[in-house]
Amino acid sequence: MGNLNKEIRDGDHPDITEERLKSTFDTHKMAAQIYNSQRAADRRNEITSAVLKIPELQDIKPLPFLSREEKVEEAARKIGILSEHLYDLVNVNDGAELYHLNNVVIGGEGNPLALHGVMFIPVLQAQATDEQKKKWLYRAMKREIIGTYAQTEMGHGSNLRKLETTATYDKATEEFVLNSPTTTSMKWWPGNLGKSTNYAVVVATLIINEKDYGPHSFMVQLRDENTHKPLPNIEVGDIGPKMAYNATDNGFLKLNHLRIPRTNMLMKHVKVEKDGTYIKPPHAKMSYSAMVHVRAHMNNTMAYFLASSLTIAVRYSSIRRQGHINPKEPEVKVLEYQTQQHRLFPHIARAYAFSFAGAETVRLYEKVKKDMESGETELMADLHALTSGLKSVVTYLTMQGIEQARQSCGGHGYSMASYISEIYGIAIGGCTYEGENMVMLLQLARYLMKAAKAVKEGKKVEGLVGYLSAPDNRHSLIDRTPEKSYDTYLKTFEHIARQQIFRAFDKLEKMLTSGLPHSEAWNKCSVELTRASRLHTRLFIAQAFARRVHDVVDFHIKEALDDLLHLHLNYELLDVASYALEDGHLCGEQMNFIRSELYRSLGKIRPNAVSYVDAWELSDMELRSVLGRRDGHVYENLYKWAQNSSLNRTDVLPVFEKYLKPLMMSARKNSKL
Ligand SMILES: CCCCCCC/C=C/C(=O)SCCNC(=O)CCNC(=O)[C@H](O)C(C)(C)COP(=O)(O)OP(=O)(O)OC[C@H]1O[C@@H](n2cnc3c(N)ncnc32)[C@H](O)[C@@H]1OP(=O)(O)O
Ligand SMILES: Cc1cc2nc3c(=O)[nH]c(=O)nc-3n(C[C@H](O)[C@H](O)[C@H](O)COP(=O)(O)OP(=O)(O)OC[C@H]3O[C@@H](n4cnc5c(N)ncnc54)[C@H](O)[C@@H]3O)c2cc1C
Repeated sequence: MGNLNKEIRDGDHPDITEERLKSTFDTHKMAAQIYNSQRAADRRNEITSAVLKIPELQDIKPLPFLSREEKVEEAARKIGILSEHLYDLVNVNDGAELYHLNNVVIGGEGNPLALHGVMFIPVLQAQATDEQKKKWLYRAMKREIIGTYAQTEMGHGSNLRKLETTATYDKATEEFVLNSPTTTSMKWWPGNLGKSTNYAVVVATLIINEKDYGPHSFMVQLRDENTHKPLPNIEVGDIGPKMAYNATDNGFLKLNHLRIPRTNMLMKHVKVEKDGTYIKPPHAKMSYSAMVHVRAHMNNTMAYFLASSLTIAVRYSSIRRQGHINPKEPEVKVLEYQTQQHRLFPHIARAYAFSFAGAETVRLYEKVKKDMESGETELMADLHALTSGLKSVVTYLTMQGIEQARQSCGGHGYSMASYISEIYGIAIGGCTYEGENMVMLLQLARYLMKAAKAVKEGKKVEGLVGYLSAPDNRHSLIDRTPEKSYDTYLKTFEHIARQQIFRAFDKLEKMLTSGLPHSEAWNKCSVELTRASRLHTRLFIAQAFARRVHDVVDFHIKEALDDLLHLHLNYELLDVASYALEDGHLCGEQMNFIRSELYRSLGKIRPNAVSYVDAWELSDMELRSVLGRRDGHVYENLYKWAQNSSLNRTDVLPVFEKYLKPLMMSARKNSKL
C-alpha cells in the first residue's frame, strides 16, 4: 500500500519524516479534493516533473537576489522557452494547468504575459464580435500580439463612471478619438502595460454628440509590431518599483487625441452605428466582465498563496526545535506549542475552505458566462454580489494568514529565504486590485439591502440570501446536538449574518425616513453595511466547506476534512461571536463549549498537520523557500542560500575604504587626543 503521505523520501530530515508517517490519509487523494479531481491532481504532478527535466527552466539563482531588471528579463526568458515547448513537452491544455505551469516555472512575481492571459484574452472572448475575434483574439491566443487591460487611471480606479479618458465618436470619419486630457487621466497600473505589451483594451468614457455613455472598451494598438516603438500620439512607460510583484511592468499610458476606427470598440453586446446611434447592451454592466472573471478566480489564487506560506511555516515548524514543554525531555518541535498550532491550523482550514468556495464560484461564473453568450443576464447580479464579497473577505483573511505564517517562523521568517514576505507582498495586492475591498463589500451590501427590503415587505427570497426568509432560533443549540452535526453551527452563522443585515437595513431606513438623501444615509451606515457583507460572505464560505465535506466518499479523506471543518467552524464562530452574544443567541456557557471544541480540534489536527499542507503538492521549485523545503534540511541550505548575496563576493567591500575606515580612524584619532 505504501506510505499515505506521498512526500516521504530516504534521506529527509527525520523530524519531518516522523510527521509524515503519522498521516491518516492519502495526501494525493486529498490533492484531488483540493484541485477538484484526481486527474487534475495527477496532471499537476506530471507537469512539475516535466519542468524539472528542463534545465533552462530552472531559476538562474534565487529570485530575491535578482535586481528588478534581472527579474523582468528572467521571467521573459522563461516565457520564451515555455512558448517553444508548451505543447510538445507537457501538453498543457487548460487554464488551471497553465496557471500551475506558470507558478512552477516563473512564480508569482509576474511575467510579460501575466495580464495577457488573465484579462486581455478573457475580455476579447467575452466582448469582441466574431469579426473582432478573428482580427485580435486568435492572434492573441497564438501570442502574435501581447495585450493588457488598461482601465485604472492615476485619478480614478474605483469609480469607473468618472474615468477621464474619453473616446469621442467622430461621425465624419467613423473614428473614435481617444484622449487623456489631464495628468490624472493617464492610465496608471495596468499590468505589463509599461514595457511588454503592444496592444491594450482601453476602457474610456464614450461620448457621442456630447452625451456621456459611461465606460466602454476599445482595442488600441500601442506599439509597432516589429520595432516595439510606441506609435504616434501614445506615451507609455513603467510606473516604477512596487511592494512586490516586481517582475511585472505595471505601466502608464497617455493618449493624445489618438484616432482609432469605429470597429475598434468591442461591440459584441453594445454598438455604435456608423451614424452614431448607440445600441444598449442587454445588461448595463456586461462590459465589466473581465473584472468579474478575475474576481471569480481570486479565491483559488488566494488559497494557493495562503497554502504556500502555510506549507513553508508548518514544514519549518516540524524541524525547528526550541524550548521545552517537559524540562526532562529534549527541546520540542515548535509545532508542539498550542500557540503555534492556534496560529497556523485555522489558516490551513481557511485555505481549504477558500478553495472549496472557489470551486463553487467558478462553476457559477462559467454558467453566467455561457448565459451571457446568448444575452441571458438574470444571474449576473448574484454572481457580482458573490464575487464582490468573496474577493474582499478572502483577500483580507489571506493577508492575515500569510502574516501569521511569517511570524510563526521567527527570525528566519523575516528573511527572504523564507520567501513568505514576497508571497505576502504579491497576495495583498489582491485587497486592492479588481475593486478595493471596502468598495466591493459595499457592492454586495446593495444586494443584501434589496433582499432585506423584500423580506420586510413579506416576500420570500431565495438562493444565496434564502436564509433571510428561513425560520430562525432565538437561542443557538450549538452545544446540544451530536458531535459532527454542523447544521447548528451553520444556523448560528446564519443568525449572525441575518441580524447584522437587518441591523444595517433598519439603520439605513431610519435615516432615509428622517429625510437624509440616500447617498448620505448610505455613507453614514457604511461600516455596518460592510460588516453585514463580511458576515454573509463568511457564512457562504462555511457552507461551501460543509457541502464539500458532505459530498466526499472516501472515509479517511472525509474524516480528515471533517476535522478541519470542525476547527474552521469553531474558530470562525469565536471570531464573530460578539454579534451573537449581543442578542443572547449564544451564552457564556456556549462560548466555553466552542472554545473547548477549538482546543480539542487543534489536538486532532496536530498529527496530520504536515500532511494537510503536503496535500497541496507544492514542489520546492514553486515554493522557492529554504524554510519550506520538502526534505526539511533547512539549516545547511540557509547557509548555502546566503552565499548568493553579492555582498559576500569579496571579504572587504569598497565602502570600508571609502566611509567606514575614515570614520573609525577619525574616532580613534579623537580618542587619543
Ligand atoms: C497574482 C497577481 C495577479 C495580478 C493580476 C491583477 C490584475 C488586476 C487588474 C485590475 O485591477 S483591473 C481594474 C479593476 N477595477 C475595478 O475593479 C474597479 C472597481 N469598480 C467597479 O467595478 C465599479 O466602479 C463598481 C464599484 C462596481 C461600481 O460601478 P458603477 O458605478 O457602474 O455601478 P453602481 O452605480 O455602483 O451600481 C449599479 C448597479 O450595477 C450593479 N453592478 C455593478 N457591477 C456589476 C457587475 N459586474 N455585474 C452585475 N451587476 C453589476 C450594481 O450591483 C448595481 O446594482 P443595483 O444595486 O443598482 O441593482
Ligand atoms: C498590483 C496591482 C495590479 C493592478 N493591475 C491593474 C490592471 O491590470 N489594470 C487596471 O486597469 N488596473 C490595475 N490595478 C488598479 C486597481 O484596480 C485599482 O488600484 C483598484 O481598483 C483601486 O482603485 P483606486 O486605486 O482608485 O483606489 P481608491 O478608490 O482611490 O481607494 C482609496 C480609498 O478610498 C476608499 N474608497 C473609494 N471609493 C469609495 C467608496 N465609494 N466608498 C467607500 N470607500 C471608498 C477605498 O476603500 C480606499 O480605502 C492594479 C492595482 C494593483 C495594486
